Amino acid sequence: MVNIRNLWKYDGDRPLLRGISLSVAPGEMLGVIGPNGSGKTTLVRLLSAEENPEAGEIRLGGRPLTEWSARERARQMAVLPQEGLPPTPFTVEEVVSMGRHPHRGWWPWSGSRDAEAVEQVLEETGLQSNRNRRVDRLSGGERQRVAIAKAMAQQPRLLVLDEPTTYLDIAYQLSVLDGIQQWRRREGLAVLVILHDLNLAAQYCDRLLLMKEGALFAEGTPGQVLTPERIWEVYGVQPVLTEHPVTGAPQVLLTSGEQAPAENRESAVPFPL
Ligand SMILES: Nc1ncnc2c1ncn2[C@@H]1O[C@H](COP(=O)(O)OP(=O)(O)OP(=O)(O)O)[C@@H](O)[C@H]1O
Repeated sequence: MVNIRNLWKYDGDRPLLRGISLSVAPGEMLGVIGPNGSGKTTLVRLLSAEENPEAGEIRLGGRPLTEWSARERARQMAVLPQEGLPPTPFTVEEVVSMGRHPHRGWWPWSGSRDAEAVEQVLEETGLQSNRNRRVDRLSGGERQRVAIAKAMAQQPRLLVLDEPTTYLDIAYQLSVLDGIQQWRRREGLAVLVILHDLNLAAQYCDRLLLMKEGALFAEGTPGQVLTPERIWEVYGVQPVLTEHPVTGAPQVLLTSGEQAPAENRESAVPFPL
């Protein structure tokens, strides 16, 4: 669905992305992980055509991203930025309806088709009872659910999410990721998701891409990528790796820096910063 080849992005002469290549197939969920400042959001900004790379190419559905109009692109790809939905005074239903914008035509029957699509999404996301509530009166978790519902109404083939679970409690984290999981299985949606939580990334993603200083450090299944050595090299922490007793996914357990072996402490991120 999306193919990225040898992508470079600079801020002046400082490289923010160094030759990133990746692809996400229909029905696949690719997790992008890496420490703060490693270039994950920069990658999303290029993918959403908010900024252009200095070198390299992004192809969406086989065609260069630069050849798609904004409206055509929005029918293929929905992007949920790190900030999530702004707290607008619009109602839940109005915001979800905005997701239909790229599909709206001027012929008379398109309106009823849009209304049906919105109704279905409100039902699937359990937002029917909240449809008349103003988005700026919702909690962060509720707002994130509306953001996902709006993206669903957009009916994209690729969904790009920048840290969708960061401010959510554990129930909302599962609800958002389970919802996306069902959606991609049902529709063959391709998903690229940035996650800081390595355990959630290991549970939900087919493949992980680990970034360090703007470059691709490792790529593979969660079991291949999440090794104690790599986590040490990239994050500077000494984890204990275990297996989830139910799903078998690798799980990363952290001990405090005090408990890390003494020989490793020097290169760990110091505190105070
Ligand atoms: N608009 C910008 N102009 C110039 N440099 C930027 C800009 N945005 C981010 N950067 C720099 O690019 C690098 C990568 O930032 P980016 O936000 O992509 O990292 P990230 O991996 O998403 O981090 P985080 O996990 O903290 O969100 C950082 O060094 C950052 O300071």
